[in-house]
Amino acid sequence: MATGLSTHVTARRRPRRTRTLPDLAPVVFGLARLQVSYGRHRAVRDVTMTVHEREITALIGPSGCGKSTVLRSLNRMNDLVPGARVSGRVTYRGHDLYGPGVDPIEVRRRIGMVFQRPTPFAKSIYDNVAYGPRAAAGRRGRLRKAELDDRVEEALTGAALWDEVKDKLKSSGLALSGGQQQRLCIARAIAVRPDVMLMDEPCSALDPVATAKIEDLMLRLRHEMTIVIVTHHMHQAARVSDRTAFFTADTDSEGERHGRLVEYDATEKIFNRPADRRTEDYISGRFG
Ligand SMILES: Nc1ncnc2c1ncn2[C@@H]1O[C@H](COP(=O)(O)OP(=O)(O)OP(=O)(O)O)[C@@H](O)[C@H]1O
Repeated sequence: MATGLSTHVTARRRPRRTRTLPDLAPVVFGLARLQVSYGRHRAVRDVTMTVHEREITALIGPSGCGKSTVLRSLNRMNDLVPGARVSGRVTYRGHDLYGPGVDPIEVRRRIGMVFQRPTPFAKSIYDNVAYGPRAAAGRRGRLRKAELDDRVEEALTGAALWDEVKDKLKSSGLALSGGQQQRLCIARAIAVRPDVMLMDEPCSALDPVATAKIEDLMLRLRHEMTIVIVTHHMHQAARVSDRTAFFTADTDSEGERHGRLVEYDATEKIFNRPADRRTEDYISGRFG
């Protein structure tokens, strides 16, 4: 049942590597009947899925179906949204992420996040990247200058930005191009050596060249960390992800829209042999 678009998707410029998906790969996140409400509005409900180690998992679906909401529930960013309430169960490496005694700051150190718009601090390139390691070291004692220099270089290299900025580390992060700023934000996130990187439409403000660089970067980073990405671009999900979760929003009898997970599987299957008609309609461009 491959559609015209899905054939196009898989045949695009960088052929997807075929990769067997070891279901035995350790589970990083386990979501069981996750529901997130904002005030009285149930934004997304009944989400049950697992995210596996060193894979890229893409969350796709039409606007408002709750992709970003689900993503934010993975590092407790929803705690910062007034009125947001999370129920059901989210485990991180077997631990209840919302259990008593779990420190949300520590959660966000292990589970980093990159947002839609690059958000560098109004500081030098060096200080942007050194920010996290300095803050972490502050709690344990000072980091030596040479150690910090190494961490900054390692993170900028990891974010494929070192060669472009190594001679101007004292310049403002805000003086970089949009694509460079996004890679700076990725460098800032990886400087604290997170276990997981959450990416909320990281390329939506970037041109195709900058987008391709970020996609290449994701493919490299996933050898070291687990990545979950929200993307509006199906082609991007098809190019980079190992597994894809397709969400949609149903309207109830009172006219309220609630997001739900329709289908979750290997990306290759979602794009070529989806099990649900709604997934097929979406990826073939018939709605959304
Ligand atoms: N901070 C918030 N306060 C109240 N409602 C919110 C908030 N954030 C999201 N919502 C609502 O929750 C629902 C899901 O939003 P969410 O942003 O998670 O969807 P999405 O699939 O990521 O959408 P998009 O693709 O447009 O970014 C929507 O109805 C939205 O209006």
